[in-house]
This record gives sequence, C-alpha cells and structure tokens, in this order.
Amino acid sequence: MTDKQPIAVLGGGSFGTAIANLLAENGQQVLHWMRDPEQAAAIKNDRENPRYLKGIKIHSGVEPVTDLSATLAQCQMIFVALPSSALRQALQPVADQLKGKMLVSTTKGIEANTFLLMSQILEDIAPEARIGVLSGPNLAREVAENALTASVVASEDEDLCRQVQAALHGRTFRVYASSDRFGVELGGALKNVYAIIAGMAAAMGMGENTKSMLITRALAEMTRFAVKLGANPMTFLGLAGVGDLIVTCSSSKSRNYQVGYALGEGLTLEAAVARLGEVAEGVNTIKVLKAKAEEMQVYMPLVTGLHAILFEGRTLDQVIGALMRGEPKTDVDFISTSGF
Ligand SMILES: NC(=O)c1ccc[n+]([C@@H]2O[C@H](COP(=O)([O-])OP(=O)(O)OC[C@H]3O[C@@H](n4cnc5c(N)ncnc54)[C@H](O)[C@@H]3O)[C@@H](O)[C@H]2O)c1
Ligand SMILES: O=P(O)(O)OC[C@H](O)CO
Repeated sequence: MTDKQPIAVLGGGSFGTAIANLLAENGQQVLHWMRDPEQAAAIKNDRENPRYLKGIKIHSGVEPVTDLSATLAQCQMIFVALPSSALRQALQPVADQLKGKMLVSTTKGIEANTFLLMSQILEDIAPEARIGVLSGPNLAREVAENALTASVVASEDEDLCRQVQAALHGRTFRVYASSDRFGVELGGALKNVYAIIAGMAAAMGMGENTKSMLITRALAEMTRFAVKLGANPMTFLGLAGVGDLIVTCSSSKSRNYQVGYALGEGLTLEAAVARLGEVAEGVNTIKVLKAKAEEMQVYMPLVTGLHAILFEGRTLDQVIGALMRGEPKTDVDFISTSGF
C-alpha cells in the first residue's frame, strides 16, 4: 500500500481493465469499479478478466470493487470507461459526490436525443467537477499487452491534463495533451461509424485502393461535420482524429470493424451485434449522426449510405453504385486558395 490517493476506473469491460492495469503498472493504487459482484470476486481470485481480456494478468495494484459511492469517496481522479448508453444512468445517482473531482471520460459515443458527447454529459451531471477526455488509437487488448501506444488527454484544465499525463505515462504508453476537448472527443465518437463501413469492405474482399479511399473520404466527411459544429479541423490531423480512424478502420481487433465485417458476410445487424457480445458504439452513433447531419445540412454520403443499408432496406450494391456515381467533388475542403 502507498499513501497516495487511489485512482478510480469505472467500468469492468475491456478498456476499463486495460486502463486500470496501466495505472497500476505505473505504481498507482487503483479501485476498479464494476457493477457485477461475481465478476469482481472472480477477478480478485483469478487476477484475470476472461470475458473481456482473456489471458491478460491483472496487476496486484488493481482492486476490483462494487461499491460506487465508497469508491468515489476515496478518489480525486476518476476514469470513466462505461458504454455511452450507461454513463448517465450510472453516474446521475452519485452526482453529489463528483463535485471538484477530476472526471476523465474514455467513452466514445454520442447521447441519443441530446447529441451530447460523454464529457458534456459529465458536465451536465456534475457542473462543479473538473472534466477531461482520453482518446486516441487505443485498442484495449494492445494497451493491455503493452504494445507501444499513444493517446490524447484533452481538457481546458491544464493541470488536469498534466496530472493525467503523470498518472498514465509509462514505458509503453505516451499521453499527449490538447486543449480541444470537443474536437478530440468528437473524433473518437465519429470514427466508429466509418470502422463499420471499413469492416464491410474488408468482408467483401475490396482492394487496398478502396480501403484507402474509404479512410480518406471518411476523414474528409467527419472533419466537414466537425467544422460545421464549430470544432477545429486541425485536431482531426492528430492521434484522436486520423490516428484513431486508421486503427479502427484497419484492425479486426476493433469491435466496430467486426460488426461491419459480419454485416459484409451477410449477417443482420442484430445478429452481428449479438455475435460480438461487447459494445460497438458506432451502431448507436449512426442514427444520431445521420439525423444531425440532416439537421445541420452537412453532406455525409458515407453516413447516409450506411444508414440506408442498416435501416432503410437498401443493398450494399445499390449504395456503392450511388456513391461512385455521385457528382464529382473537391479533394480537400479546407485548402484556402486565397493568395495562390
Ligand atoms: N475496448 C477498446 O478498445 C476501447 C478503447 C478506447 C475507448 N473505448 C470506449 O470505452 C467504452 C467502454 O468500452 P469497453 O470496450 O470497455 O466495453 P466492453 O463491452 O468491453 O465492456 C462494457 C462494460 O460496461 C459494463 N456496463 C454496461 N452497462 C453498465 C451499467 N449500466 N453500469 C455499469 N457498468 C455497465 C459491462 O458490464 C462491461 O463490463 C466505449 O465507449 C468504447 O468506445 C474502448
Ligand atoms: O473496438 P472499437 O471499435 O470500440 O475501437 C476501440 C478503440 O476506440 C480504438 O481506439
């Protein structure tokens, strides 16, 4: 035991487990909160979380716990690794305990109806908390296996960024700082949708040219959308933008990619999600994103095409045909031609 305050990680899934281990490897005492007492007891005994990260040894500095209120009472720094669909309902009842704490969201999703990002929900629940986001190309299994990895902590609160960097920076994990919380978080939420498309393309045996076209046009599309919402497009050139887009669109370890792959093999969306058995945030994001793009009048042909396949009964062939026949466009939207 150290006399340092413990750090809390909320969420017993793959990313919560990976972050908890990373913190413990850096000498932090970690309270890893999960809702399921059986899971917590099993992790305590076996030092493994087999459902989500089979074969990864859980560090002795990680203590699985199930009392959320007692956990929050002991910690100043709290990482939130809950699915987006659960974040508000899990934390609203303990809102009073979040005042003044550092809350760092690792959750990459968008709330249906409100279009709020997860750190905005945290702000809504706990206006007096200190809020940040951790996002980047961070596949949980690779983080847990100590593959060399980089991430971004984003917050208007510079001291929070420094403290998160100090807690997470280690032999295999580098943390860069950003003051653009909105842009960093939006990048993490949007790329999940394009990873579903990339998985479909892979299952259909499409070529390397096609994969590159998809990733690049996805970046153009998500940046166009982000700019319309007031975000800084330069953030999308960083780890939490193009970095995360590349890893999620090209790795079969990504759950969103896996859902897309299953769809490309002919499974229904329900069957693809059931086969996965884990969170694929892009499935929920696609609906809210399509609605928001329409409301804001942003041209997002990839989002529109995926939505048409998943929810409007269009076939892949029809959508691909429409995409390729679309009116020719400019390559990069944000190049200023003035002065040239
Ligand atoms: N896995 C990754 O590689 C990775 C990397 C970076 C960010 N993320 C993000 O982290 C978030 C969590 O993803 P994950 O991969 O850990 O998911 P996961 O599917 O591996 O696990 C989800 C966990 O949340 C728990 N949970 C579900 N509903 C809950 C509730 N109401 N209250 C408490 N716990 C609840 C589940 O029991 C499970 O332990 C997602 O938004 C994801 O985008 C994941
Ligand atoms: O497994 P995914 O598709 O949720 O992606 C995991 C991470 O977000 C990759 O950075």
